[in-house]
Amino acid sequence: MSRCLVIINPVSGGGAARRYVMELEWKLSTLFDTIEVKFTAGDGDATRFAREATEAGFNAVFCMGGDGTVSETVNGIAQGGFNTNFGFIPVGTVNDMARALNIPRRPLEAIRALSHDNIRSIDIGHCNDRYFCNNVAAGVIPKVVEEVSPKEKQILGPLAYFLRAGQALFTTKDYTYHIVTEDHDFVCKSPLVLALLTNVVSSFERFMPSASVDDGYMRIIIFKEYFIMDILSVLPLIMSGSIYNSRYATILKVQQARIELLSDVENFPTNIDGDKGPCMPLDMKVLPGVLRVYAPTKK
Ligand SMILES: Nc1ncnc2c1ncn2[C@@H]1O[C@H](COP(=O)(O)OP(=O)(O)OP(=O)(O)O)[C@@H](O)[C@H]1O
Repeated sequence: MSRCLVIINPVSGGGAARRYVMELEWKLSTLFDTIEVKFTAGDGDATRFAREATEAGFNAVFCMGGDGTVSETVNGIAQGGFNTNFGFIPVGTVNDMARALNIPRRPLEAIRALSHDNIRSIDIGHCNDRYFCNNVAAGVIPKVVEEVSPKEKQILGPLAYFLRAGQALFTTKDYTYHIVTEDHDFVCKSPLVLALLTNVVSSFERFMPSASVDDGYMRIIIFKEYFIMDILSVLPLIMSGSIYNSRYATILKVQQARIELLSDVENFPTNIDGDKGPCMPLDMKVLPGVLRVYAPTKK
């Protein structure tokens, strides 16, 4: 008998998830014998629900929410040993994972597209004691993300992040890092270092066109000291997918990395899949193809 769990974040995307519960349940009833539905009440619930279901042998765990809910659910599945399939319906503000996996960003379309024929294996990252499916950031972006309120997201959508980023440009500074990978060992200064598993960051779908969710690598993107000053030149490069080829960033394609902060900063901001991240140093590695996801096969 096949079983699946559905985890709903009732506040994601300004409460959008509630509207699609019936449709999702109906669709899943055509794919599984039994369906259990759980609503999150706050931080950590999605992880706990997903871990318990994975350990209990559920065939699949689905979630409906934004990137935060997706990441929390993936952490639960990872803690349970990755022994279940994963699916999600994007109803958040940015929905980077849906963009990276070509999952429709209209919830009803994403629900209709769920099929046992559309499952693929993707890489997951491990950072200190957590897992990530898209990125870990240190520097400017974490500060910006932390400062965006749910109300701003609801009203402005992804624009809320851009407006905050604009403010951050005037307050940010460079930090000194020691970066060690399987192929590199160096010290550098940067306002922003990103570890990225997919091609998408903050809704920029062409950010890293050479990256894919299942290539077994992450990209470490070290923005150069002057990129903030030249932001008007940098933005078109980010939007057109050519930042990797520019003088504004150094890009390393690696399977593991240790990023240590040499600057003396208290409460240094890091971010993991859009949520508050771990303390420095960051010890990261790619776990290739460990998560089976309901998503259209590669284009
Ligand atoms: N019932 C709840 N009430 C309030 N907060 C909740 C509840 N359930 C989960 N959360 C919180 O919601 C956050 C995750 O939200 P999520 O990222 O999925 O949606 P979003 O913020 O609308 O989307 P995006 O990340 O794309 O901006 C987590 O921080 C979690 O603690």
